[in-house]
Amino acid sequence: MILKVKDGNYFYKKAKKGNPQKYLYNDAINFELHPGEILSVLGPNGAGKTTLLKCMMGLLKWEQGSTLLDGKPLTSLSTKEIWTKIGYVPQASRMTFSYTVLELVTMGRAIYIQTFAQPSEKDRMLALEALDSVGIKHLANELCTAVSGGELQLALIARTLVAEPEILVLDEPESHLDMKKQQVILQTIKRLVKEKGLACIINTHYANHAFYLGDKVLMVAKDQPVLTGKVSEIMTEENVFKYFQIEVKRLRHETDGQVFETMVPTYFGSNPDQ
Ligand SMILES: Nc1ncnc2c1ncn2[C@@H]1O[C@H](COP(=O)(O)OP(=O)(O)OP(=O)(O)O)[C@@H](O)[C@H]1O
Repeated sequence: MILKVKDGNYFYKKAKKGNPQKYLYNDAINFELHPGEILSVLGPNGAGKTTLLKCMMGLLKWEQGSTLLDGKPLTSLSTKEIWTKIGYVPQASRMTFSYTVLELVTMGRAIYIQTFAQPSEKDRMLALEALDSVGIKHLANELCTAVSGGELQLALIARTLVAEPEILVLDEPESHLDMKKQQVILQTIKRLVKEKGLACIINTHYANHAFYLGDKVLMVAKDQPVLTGKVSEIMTEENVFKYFQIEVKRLRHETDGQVFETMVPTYFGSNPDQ
């Protein structure tokens, strides 16, 4: 499935009358995502990353431009058609409903379950498999209100995977996670994208994660052009300075045939033992 955003732009209607409407993005959003590709969206707080995902999936209506799935405008598809193709993991929020983790994940199968029917044994097994793939099968019978924010985030990712989407959309999935769980999430995303040929778009605040996930980056910031392209081309010291007002060093390290690229803010350039 090919996901394409063509000339997309949006503005929130301000409550105050007489305010001129200003588009959120300095210029229109354009990108194309193929099976097996990952696009990381980077930008400072408030740059419009979540809004971009919402417009792209039709949760908000583009003021200009459109989203196309395999060449068909999203607006011509039914809600069911859209949500069998797209799996969305929104930013983490605390649950107030007392479902177990397994029940929450099984709900991800809802699009395949007839109205008023109960989930089948197959649905339950798929939910357990998805929990296993994100490393929290042991929490299946815990209440969502009783697990940590990071564990809940993993459960929400499992819930999306269980619906077998072709396009995976994740809004800051690593926020609230400890370093090990961040690794689990990133490795899981990368593995699923490559094994199942998913297309994936992910909002992140971590430059290093964009390097790890690879493929493409879209960078947005207020009053700056929208940048899209290969990670290696977009993730430059100059661009990060322009878009985040922070000086960084891009470092490359090679060991045992593996290449590591990362960005370190120069303000970290001190020796902690001195
Ligand atoms: N419902 C809304 N009504 C009016 N303005 C909004 C609304 N939601 C977001 N905005 C504004 O639109 C801009 C973009 O918000 P958005 O949440 O897309 O940014 P973001 O890049 O995802 O931020 P963050 O990194 O902090 O999650 C912000 O200035 C925000 O205040």
